[in-house]
Amino acid sequence: MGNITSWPSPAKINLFLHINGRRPDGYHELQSIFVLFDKGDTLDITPRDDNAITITPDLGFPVESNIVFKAARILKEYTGREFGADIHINKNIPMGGGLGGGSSNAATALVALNLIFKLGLDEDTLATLGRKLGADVPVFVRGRSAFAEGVGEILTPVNIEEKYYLIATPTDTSVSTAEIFNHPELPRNTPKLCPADVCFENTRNDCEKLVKKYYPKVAKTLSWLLQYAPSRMTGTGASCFACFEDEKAALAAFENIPNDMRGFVAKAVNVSPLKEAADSYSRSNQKL
Ligand SMILES: C[C@@](CO)(OP(=O)(O)O)[C@H](O)COP(=O)(O)OP(=O)(O)OC[C@H]1O[C@@H](n2ccc(N)nc2=O)[C@H](O)[C@@H]1O
Ligand SMILES: Nc1ncnc2c1ncn2[C@@H]1O[C@H](COP(=O)(O)OP(=O)(O)O)[C@@H](O)[C@H]1O
Repeated sequence: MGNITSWPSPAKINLFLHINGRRPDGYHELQSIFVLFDKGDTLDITPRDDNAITITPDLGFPVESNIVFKAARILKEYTGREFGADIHINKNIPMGGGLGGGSSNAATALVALNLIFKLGLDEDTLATLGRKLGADVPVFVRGRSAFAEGVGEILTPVNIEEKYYLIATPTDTSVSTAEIFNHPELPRNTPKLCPADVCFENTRNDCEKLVKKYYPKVAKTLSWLLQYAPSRMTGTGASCFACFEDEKAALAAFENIPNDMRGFVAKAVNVSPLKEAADSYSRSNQKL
């Protein structure tokens, strides 16, 4: 048994989400700003003496469907290397909430296993492997808040304001990304914006109106947040966020969160805690 290490797996929001069109493969062309946070889940990784990958806790679906398991498998297939690890996911990010929890867990597994087992893959390779697991995985692999285009994989780091966000998710509400993207009422023709022209006021989330219509709890969550600060839905929902200049105001609003919502306050960061942890791990191993 090797040493256990704990790796951050932060949440994200989409500051805005514009859908510009649909590609022949069914995926949507979009523009977005991914804002990464200072907190989210963590993955505890303990190397094993054999080649098995175990995942705990039970998240309600088979281990083989866990995107972390898929990340370990894709690394083994690509490198032809064998390794084993017990991976424990400390899950805080609501699942199916538009906060990228699964994608972030997958990115953390790719980055951490690559370092722990000295697989020698560079960031571009890890991002390409991540893209095969999900559209949102590359931004977490790269670990920088970014302007996104294409299907979300063309990423340009942007300097975001490191403000505080209150994220609220209606309980017992999970919105399927595939359901929203395949919905006939989804608007798909927002003109492309020049990145320099993007600000919160001249953008929106193109999925918001549709999700509010079919998920009234999302509409209620957004109305509650809007009492306190500029607010919007993230991704394809169900979570919504409100943006505050200071942490105190965000925490004060959080105190009043209704019983049918759960939430947390997080700081937006330009460089993710995963990237900080990976850089620090690499530096300390170079010294050995
Ligand atoms: C649109 C976003 C914005 O962040 O939504 P959220 O999942 O965060 O809510 C993401 O890019 C989602 O990324 P992710 O959740 O990784 O999506 P995937 O697993 O790759 O795709 C799920 C399904 O969504 C649709 N899909 C996804 C991304 C995209 N650009 N166009 C699509 O049409 C496809 O039908 C696909 O089968
Ligand atoms: N490690 C994981 N964490 C969260 N969800 C996972 C994980 N592995 C697979 N999934 C599946 O991915 C779905 C989307 O999860 P998530 O990434 O949290 O939401 P979203 O894409 O809305 O941000 C979940 O409902 C679950 O079925």
